[in-house]
Amino acid sequence: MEPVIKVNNLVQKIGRKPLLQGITFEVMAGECLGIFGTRGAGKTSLIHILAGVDRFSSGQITIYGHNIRKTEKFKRDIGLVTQANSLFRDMTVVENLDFIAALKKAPKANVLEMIERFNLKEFLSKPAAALDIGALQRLSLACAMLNRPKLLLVDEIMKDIDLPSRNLILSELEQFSAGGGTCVSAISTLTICDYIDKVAWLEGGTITLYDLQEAQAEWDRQEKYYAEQSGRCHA
Ligand SMILES: Nc1ncnc2c1ncn2[C@@H]1O[C@H](COP(=O)(O)OP(=O)(O)OP(=O)(O)O)[C@@H](O)[C@H]1O
Repeated sequence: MEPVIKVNNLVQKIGRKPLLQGITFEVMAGECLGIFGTRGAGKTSLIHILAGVDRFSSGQITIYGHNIRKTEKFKRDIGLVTQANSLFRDMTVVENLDFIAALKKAPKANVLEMIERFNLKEFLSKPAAALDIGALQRLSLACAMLNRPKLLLVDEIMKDIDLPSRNLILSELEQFSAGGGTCVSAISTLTICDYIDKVAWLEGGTITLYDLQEAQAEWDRQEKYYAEQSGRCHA
């Protein structure tokens, strides 16, 4: 089976500074890849590159067999949730859903379905800017899913949200994968990520691939190491 995403020797420079230094990975259909890294590691940049929003310095990326430098066709199959919210903040919840559905040529029935699934009924006439972060992220994912994408690219969707929103989003992402959907999700913690199959640990511009348990074990190891180091410093 061909991978949905193939990234080969991807380099991204910000000015002269290398941010991604030749990274290579693949994501198969139905798989969810977590891109893990600390602040400024380059997670958002990688998501934006995969979505075809940002250009990249060198390397090859194919999505559904399309070289993303040469065509925009792959964008029809993508749902994108950006970190700064992929929404019109001065428009109401229902205006966002209706307008984004129109852009994506999604039928009205999908709008009604997303309102139900993401528990948005009570907020329909509220401007997106007035929503709390949990409702805002539910709306962001609802809008990303309006076109029934095959590939979801999501940036830090779980950060700072309330428990019910977190559970709802987790369950949606799990159902998406179970239905054969492919996902790439930028994450800055390895605690709330049951929906992730493997982790691309982004550090110093390169990635190491782990399964989720290995990544969590590596995190624990590093945490212990730094705790011991700081203990020694205080001694
Ligand atoms: N267009 C740009 N112009 C200048 N600097 C940029 C640009 N895009 C990214 N950067 C820089 O590249 C680095 C990586 O940013 P990026 O947002 O991709 O990291 P991140 O891992 O998502 O971090 P965070 O967890 O803070 O969101 C940061 O230092 C950022 O300031």
